[in-house]
Amino acid sequence: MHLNKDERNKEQERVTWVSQQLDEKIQDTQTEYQKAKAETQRVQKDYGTNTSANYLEADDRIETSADLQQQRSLTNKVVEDQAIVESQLATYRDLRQSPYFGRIDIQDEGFSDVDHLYIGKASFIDKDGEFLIYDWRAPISSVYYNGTLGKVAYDTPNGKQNTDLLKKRQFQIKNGKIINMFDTNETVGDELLQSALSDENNEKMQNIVATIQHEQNDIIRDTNSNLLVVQGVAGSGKTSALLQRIAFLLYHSRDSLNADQILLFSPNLLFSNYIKDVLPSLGERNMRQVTLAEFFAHRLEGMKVQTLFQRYEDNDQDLDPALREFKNSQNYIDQIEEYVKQLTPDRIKFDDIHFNGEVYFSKDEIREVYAALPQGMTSSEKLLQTKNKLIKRLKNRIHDETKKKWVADIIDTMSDEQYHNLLGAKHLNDFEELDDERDYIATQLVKNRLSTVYDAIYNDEFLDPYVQYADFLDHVKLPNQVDLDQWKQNKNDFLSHIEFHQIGLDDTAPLLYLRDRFSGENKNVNIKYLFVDEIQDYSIAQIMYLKLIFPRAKFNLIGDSEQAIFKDVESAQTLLDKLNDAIPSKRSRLIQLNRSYRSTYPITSFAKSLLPDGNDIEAFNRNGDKPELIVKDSSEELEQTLLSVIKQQLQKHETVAVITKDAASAKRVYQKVNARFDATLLKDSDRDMNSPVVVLPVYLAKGLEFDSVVAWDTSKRNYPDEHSLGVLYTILTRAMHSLTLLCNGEVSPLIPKRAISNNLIKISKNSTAE
Ligand SMILES: Nc1ncnc2c1ncn2[C@@H]1O[C@H](COP(=O)(O)OP(=O)(O)OP(=O)(O)O)[C@@H](O)[C@H]1O
Repeated sequence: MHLNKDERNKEQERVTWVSQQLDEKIQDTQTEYQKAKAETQRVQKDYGTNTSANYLEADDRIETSADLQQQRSLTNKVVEDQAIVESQLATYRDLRQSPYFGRIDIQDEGFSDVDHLYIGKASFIDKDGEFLIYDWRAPISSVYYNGTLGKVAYDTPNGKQNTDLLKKRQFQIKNGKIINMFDTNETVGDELLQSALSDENNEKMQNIVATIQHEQNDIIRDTNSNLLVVQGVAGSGKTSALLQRIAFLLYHSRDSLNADQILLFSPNLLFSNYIKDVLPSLGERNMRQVTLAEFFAHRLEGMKVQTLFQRYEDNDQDLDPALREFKNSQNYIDQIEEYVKQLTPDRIKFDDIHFNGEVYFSKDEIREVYAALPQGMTSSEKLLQTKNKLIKRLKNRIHDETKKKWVADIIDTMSDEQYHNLLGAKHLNDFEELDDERDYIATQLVKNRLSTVYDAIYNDEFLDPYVQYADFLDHVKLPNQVDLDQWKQNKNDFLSHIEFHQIGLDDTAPLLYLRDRFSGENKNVNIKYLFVDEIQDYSIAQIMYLKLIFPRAKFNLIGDSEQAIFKDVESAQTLLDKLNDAIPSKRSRLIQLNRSYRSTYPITSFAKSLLPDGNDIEAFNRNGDKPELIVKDSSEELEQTLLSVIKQQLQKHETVAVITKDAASAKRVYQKVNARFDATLLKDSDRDMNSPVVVLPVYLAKGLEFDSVVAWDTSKRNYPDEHSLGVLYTILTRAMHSLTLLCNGEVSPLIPKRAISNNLIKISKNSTAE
């Protein structure tokens, strides 16, 4: 409902008044900031002069280090104070542009007053302690997002408070001026959403704080679940809700949670970059982000781990799908779990530890130490004890080692500098006899050299996880569907890849699971919330590994089962059931989002017609042109058409993305396009898209959106059957305002006849688009 002029004037007066209060606050904060900055500079300067203290004498050094510690913590504190004031200043400046977007009038049960509360990106309190603006994450603000008018409740420190929601008003305010305002009964009226969604693509994802929808709000404000699974159709705001949720959690648990304790697995580097401004725009620090490829590479240092993209590109046709499915399944990891539990010392693949080219601790010695430990211990306890015992033995052997010839040889040929380095803080006159001095040097030398043995023990180098995993492969109980010969061949492939320090993706998580489950090591207990976006691209085995090594994290798994591009599409319920079995959690919850916001109504209507369950998808009502399918009979003609489509689209939109099925076609298309336009071919190492035209394979477009999308060659050849449904659907749903499908020859059967008969798509047979 649009409001009368009087009402609008009153609201504008309030905005102006709040803006004045903000101006004052900004001035005060600026002064405070200058002071904080001066203080930091003063301390840093002092710190600089104080620490140039005398380093020559050992005693001084100890004193200096205590001083240093004190200075350092003082510096940290002033730097932190300065950063806090700086971020407050940024918040007030931000609010000054647009102080709030919502108002609620509520009357609490048992009270006669009606409160008018205004809701914005952050709280703002005046000098008398009155809330002029409530942070969108404050408990009371939930009423704005959740409730329709009438009786509702919100959380307070004393429990639930019932209230009567009398009015809900929305604003668009720019530079202190109300542009638009209206009252509504809905969560956030369509009008505001329309306006937010009609904008052309911003290079970076925007926050959606002013227009969060009811069901998105459930995701954002969930504080109860240990396993939260979000299944949402393409463009339903899953990633947006995920980021808003992180901002919410940081606010809600600000005393016990910081951004470093939240980790997000993102699909690719372009995506990481695309979303990186959302949290800062909400006044929060970014969570940590990692891609699966980066994560595995880090966990298996020295190995070339096949990435999801490489596996997709290689698409080894010979590999039995049943075998792959098995290796990615819970059954497989459960068998590893059993294998580890039953691993007797004689079957553990120990390795010798070498020193100076000779065996220093033999595998038999290590095995003996391990085997002598009490039966009741877990493998990780035994491993720890074994390491402790080996380190003890190592220390005991230092003395013997000093008598060896190699030590004498080195000392004799040592330069003065090396000698003095080993002498360290000792003085020559600290020794009574010359021999004492030489013994000291020999001990230091041996200790230094033996650090390689120490490291080998510390880093479990006496265990060979690859050979152990190969042994496991020999003991697996194969499901009926998997062929034994294929399995043996697959094991040989694994071993020959290892020779070249390569490992396939299907073996990576299971191998890591075996290694880390056995050792109990490499866990990260610091992470409290783990988010995985595009969960449909992960295997159950990978999720089980994540659960093993992030034991304290609450899992938030977000995705769209229809956008599975690396395997066949599976239903949301199947995925949830699998997850519940694989990582049972006390409080698990599934939230589904069915409304799609990204694309225009015609685009979503067409895209959903490809899916068997497409009717569940609700298209947001935003106007636009019908998608167009242009069919040509040769690749030359198709390339020509592509150029004219791009030209046409650039007149209407700032960005055009040509999305292909794989990297090879992206490269070919790019060569044609680049001759005429300022274009970029995107690769998986890219973080930015710097040109108006981009050409990219589907997996790099994951999670992203573009004003205009051209789907390259949607022919039967490229998309022959339902195995490529996820790929084609993902491509089509990247489009915000315009979608063109180009096809050479027979059209993919995935584009259903009914889309054509129901007129969901415009077909141009042999015309060019120009
Ligand atoms: N409540 C909202 N208010 C305004 N814009 C929204 C809202 N929800 C989603 N959007 C917009 O819709 C688009 C799609 O959102 P987002 O990328 O979060 O969806 P998604 O479900 O993660 O998509 P996909 O799985 O297809 O990658 C974005 O432009 C986002 O800003």
